[in-house]
Amino acid sequence: MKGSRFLFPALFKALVLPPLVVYVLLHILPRLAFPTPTCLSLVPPLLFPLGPGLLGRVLRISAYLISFPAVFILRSTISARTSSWAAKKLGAHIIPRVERRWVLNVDILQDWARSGSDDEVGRMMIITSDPRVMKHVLVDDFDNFVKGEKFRERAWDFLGDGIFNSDGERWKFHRTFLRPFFHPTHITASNFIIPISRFLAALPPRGQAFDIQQSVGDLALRIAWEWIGGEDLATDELARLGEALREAQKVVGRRVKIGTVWPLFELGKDPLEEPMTALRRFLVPRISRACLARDKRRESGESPEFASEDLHLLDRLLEASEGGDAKLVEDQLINVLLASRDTTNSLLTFAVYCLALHPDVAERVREEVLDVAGPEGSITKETIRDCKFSRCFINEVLRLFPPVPLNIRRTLRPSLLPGPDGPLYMPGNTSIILATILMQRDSAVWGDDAQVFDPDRWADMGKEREGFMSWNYGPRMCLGQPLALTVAHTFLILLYRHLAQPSNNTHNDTADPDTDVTAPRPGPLRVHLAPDAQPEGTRMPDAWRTDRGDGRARGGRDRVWVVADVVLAIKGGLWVRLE
Ligand code: HEM
Repeated sequence: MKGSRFLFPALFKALVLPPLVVYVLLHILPRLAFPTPTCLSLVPPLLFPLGPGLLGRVLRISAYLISFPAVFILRSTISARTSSWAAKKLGAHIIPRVERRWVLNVDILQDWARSGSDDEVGRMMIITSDPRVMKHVLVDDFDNFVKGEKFRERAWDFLGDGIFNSDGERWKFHRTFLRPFFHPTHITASNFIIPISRFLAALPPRGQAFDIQQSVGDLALRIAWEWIGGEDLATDELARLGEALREAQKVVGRRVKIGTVWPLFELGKDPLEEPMTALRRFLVPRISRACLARDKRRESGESPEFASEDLHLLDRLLEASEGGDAKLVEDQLINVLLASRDTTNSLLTFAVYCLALHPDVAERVREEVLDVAGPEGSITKETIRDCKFSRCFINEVLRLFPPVPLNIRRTLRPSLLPGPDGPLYMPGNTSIILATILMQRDSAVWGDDAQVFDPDRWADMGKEREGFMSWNYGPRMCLGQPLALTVAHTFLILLYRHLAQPSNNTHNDTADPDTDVTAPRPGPLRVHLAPDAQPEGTRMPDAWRTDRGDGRARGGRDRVWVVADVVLAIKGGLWVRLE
């Protein structure tokens, strides 16, 4: 049975252990302590409530029910005590604990019950937004902080043996293997001009509200496959591929949420079967065609170097894994598709949001890209390099809206984290959440204006600065950064070229006359938020508009409901109109 390696111990711990502990305490210990019936009769009945009759039964059931929170408290206390001893031995402090409303943090059980997970009960789970701790985890003690076996097992049927799903030597192999393919020499704006231009040409007419998050999601997938396979996908194929990826991701997300007992929820049917069949139906014929093309190249004596200008990631992977494993190539492709689609979607969505929210900044981006790149013509690496304000803009979008808002690692062995008053002891086999989004909005790290959108803060800063880890950090830093940045710059240039075209700014017969969107207006089109079109139930709650808010809308600065799932997104989509 899938997942049984973790399932059975977890079932034992969650369902059998708590009543067993209580049974031993109430039933066996008194017998050991008072071995003779005379002694036993001295034990007060409440300490030995297992006799026959209604009272005995009620007490037995109560003891069973109470056993779960009791063992939860016991485990928490034991783990806190053990950590505290180990920390003392090493001259370290213990990590400060969350103080909840109820004694012994029992109210955490409520959250646990809601999450449906068994993983966190009575276990230490650490969260940090301190850049020094993040650096320790991602760089200084890198080998000790892994994604972990449990994640690997839950994602195995989807991500297989890909880079996202591996640790240690296996990860090193993937990283070394893939890195050359992501080198900036293989990435130029020309790879992306056609899909982005088509996307812009298909935008709804002036004045009509539309959800750009949804359509940019399709664009991100189209771009990813264009780069991977060199093919412009037909719309229905794109939709099928997108749906399969979304569904597979949902299943893995659900498994992670449920925790170790996830196999019990999949006894009847494997929910990954359908999406994975669709994914393979898409990938396998393309891999076979690329294999045939490779063999033909070989027969004609064409060396891979000679043809390399025309090769895409898929061809390059096949060249490099010659005679190798087709399943491995398939896994790598799925991992790269997943790595690129949602993150690019998130970056482009929040870039458009920030342009709409800050017209003054948008004006500066518009002026720069049209000045540097001109109203038409090719976009070179130099063009992108010279769009300096746009780069500051993209960095600021990534700072406040990191596409991967949280990351998670697990220790193999205990580790000493840097703390304000000396090292902090972190036990082995413990998870730590790296809250990138909190760190990048923290005034202790970024100053009093940390919540303010200000691209100029990047003008005299290096690209790399402490407290900015949207691309991750250290050996496991994002491989797709050059690609994503090239896509983002190309998108901004083509967007403003598109909006500047007089033909996009003329009278539009199909627009709704009631909304007064048909009258031509002077000047270029601009992107505006369209809160009136936001679906009911997805508008940002009014309470968040004040500067006190609840901290989720950057002190009342945001106008959309930002949700941090696996990837940062906008609840209900980003509704905008061009006017
Ligand atoms: C705005 C866009 C992007 C952002 C913010 C981003 C961010 C990240 C982050 C935070 C990680 C670390 C994940 C982890 O530790 O679990 C990562 C890893 C990775 N990213 Fe990206 N990413 C972006 C786009 C892309 C694109 C377009 C590609 C590929 C075409 C890509 C390929 C990868 C790969 C292969 C890894 C795994 C690296 C490893 O484990 O060694 N990323 N990315």
